[in-house]
Amino acid sequence: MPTSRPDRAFAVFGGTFDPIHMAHLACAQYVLKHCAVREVQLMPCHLPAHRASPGVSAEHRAAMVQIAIEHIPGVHLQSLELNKHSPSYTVDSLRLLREQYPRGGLLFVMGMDSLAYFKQWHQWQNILQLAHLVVCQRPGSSAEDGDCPSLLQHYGTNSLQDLHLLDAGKIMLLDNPPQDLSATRIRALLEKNQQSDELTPLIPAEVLQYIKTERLYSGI
Ligand SMILES: Nc1ncnc2c1ncn2[C@@H]1O[C@H](COP(=O)(O)OP(=O)(O)OP(=O)(O)O)[C@@H](O)[C@H]1O
Ligand SMILES: O=C(O)c1ccc[n+]([C@@H]2O[C@H](COP(=O)([O-])O)[C@@H](O)[C@H]2O)c1
Repeated sequence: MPTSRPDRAFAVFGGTFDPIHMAHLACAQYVLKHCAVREVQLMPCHLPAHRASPGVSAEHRAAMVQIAIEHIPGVHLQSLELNKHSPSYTVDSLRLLREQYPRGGLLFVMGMDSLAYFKQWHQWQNILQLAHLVVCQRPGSSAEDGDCPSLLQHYGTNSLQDLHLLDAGKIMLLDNPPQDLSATRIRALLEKNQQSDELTPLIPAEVLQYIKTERLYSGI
């Protein structure tokens, strides 16, 4: 690992987190373990730029993130999008983070399904001037999908050193064990009032308890 940079890289993992689930946590922990970052920040969006507003408020989604990561060292909540009442464009959030951390590698974490349509993101070229992308494997998505081949041709790297010696501009695919899990599936189970044992492997127990206490998704 290069030691010449005084500002150790950190990672930001943006998501709707409606709700946060085990695959999100596995990705965050994989990045923490394999990308030599000092921390991973989970950043729930307030108003997604690209999809309908979630039925569950940003405050509740952030509370679930906080509960889920409470006992995971090195993984923290990044709340900068929560109080914004305009769409949560990633480029704006990264600009704000860069004001706080002008130097050092900044890694934006996403799943392969997100990379596949990354060229539709607001000012996507500017995102790559502010951060690297680190991309988690996700069942059902591959590096052949959508925008992935051209992005990887121009920005791809297999070198972790690149992510630390450069501040931004590279895309690295990770080799995390894929987990076939989505928040959509969890919401469907919750809405059908499924028993907890079906949800147990999918979502932290404390998050499930919060959902029940706050009656967040209809059904339970
Ligand atoms: N199972 C998974 N494996 C890898 N990446 C994932 C997985 N689930 C979500 N992600 C990534 O996490 C980020 C945030 O995703 P999000 O909060 O929308 O979860 P989701 O499960 O995809 O939700 P939904 O089903 O509501 O779309 C995205 O970059 C997405 O690609
Ligand atoms: O900035 C954009 O144009 C943009 C478009 C699509 C997604 N994003 C961000 O990507 C992250 C994952 O989004 P999602 O829908 O998979 O939860 C989340 O932080 C979103 O704000 C951002």
